Amino acid sequence: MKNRVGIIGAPITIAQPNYGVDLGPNAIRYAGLHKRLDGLNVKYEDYGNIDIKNEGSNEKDPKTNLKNLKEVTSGNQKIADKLKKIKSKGDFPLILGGDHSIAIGTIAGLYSFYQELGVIWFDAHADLNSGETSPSGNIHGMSLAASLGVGHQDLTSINGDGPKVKPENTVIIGARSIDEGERKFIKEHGVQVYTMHDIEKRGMDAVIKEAIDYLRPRVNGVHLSLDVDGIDPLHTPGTGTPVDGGPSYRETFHAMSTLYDSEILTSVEIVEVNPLLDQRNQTAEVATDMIAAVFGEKYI
Ligand SMILES: NC(=[NH2+])NCCC[C@H](N)C(=O)O
Ligand SMILES: [Mn+2]
Ligand SMILES: [Mn+2]
Repeated sequence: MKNRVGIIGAPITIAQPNYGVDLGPNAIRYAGLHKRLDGLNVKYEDYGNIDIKNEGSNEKDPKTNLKNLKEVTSGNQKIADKLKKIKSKGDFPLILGGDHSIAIGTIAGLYSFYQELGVIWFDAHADLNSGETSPSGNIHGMSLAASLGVGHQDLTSINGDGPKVKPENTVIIGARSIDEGERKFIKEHGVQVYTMHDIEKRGMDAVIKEAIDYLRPRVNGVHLSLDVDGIDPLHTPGTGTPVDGGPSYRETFHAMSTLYDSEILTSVEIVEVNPLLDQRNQTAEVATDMIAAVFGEKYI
């Protein structure tokens, strides 16, 4: 990566039901993020954490079936604005979450710079729900749909109305917990999904290379949205919605390392680290290892 990396903490926690995801950015810093980047000779500026008001409740609005819509919208508006600011300086954005709703803000901000943005969504979930389909009302399960222009207008109109990314420029990797409405969404919109079945059958190496080759000719930038629950919870127990049967640490590290080699990425975010659910900061340490891999750390 030739550009300076601009690090931003985006501590939204109220788009999911567990306290503590707002502590994720600092847990990743304490796990040694800066030292690792120093070791790779990556230049960076850490802009600290965005001031997010995490005042909300665990109640669904009966009209919309959404929890904390207003607060999640205003938090994401701030994230989009910050993204635009640091992109204007020429920085390569590295966003530390926060729950996965923050992708609405980051992708909306990136839209000002990439009208043909590619997205790699590494996740146990598809995050393709909306108020109509969500079993939980938690907006962190709706962020990819909102970025694709589907969902409540407050969420789809951050930094301009409508879709910020196209379904054909979107690849999900690691999915193994997909709701009924999300299945329909995938079929109807044609999002490229590599489930655990594909990874088991073909191997992570083939899957990540195919994803890179698929996106490269279509897009003018690629955003990696890495949900730590995408990784098997054996390695990342500190997260609110863990799902067994995910890619191992070493498969994930390999995928990140291959993404580095491809030079395809133009921004990275890592989300859903919850130190209050963790064991001795293990999840933040694994998250930091994966960030190091995506910025070029090698075994030798
Ligand atoms: N970003 C996440 N961890 N999302 C989990 C979503 C879980 C479930 N599909 C829901 O919509 O409620
Ligand atoms: Mn997610
Ligand atoms: Mn997830």
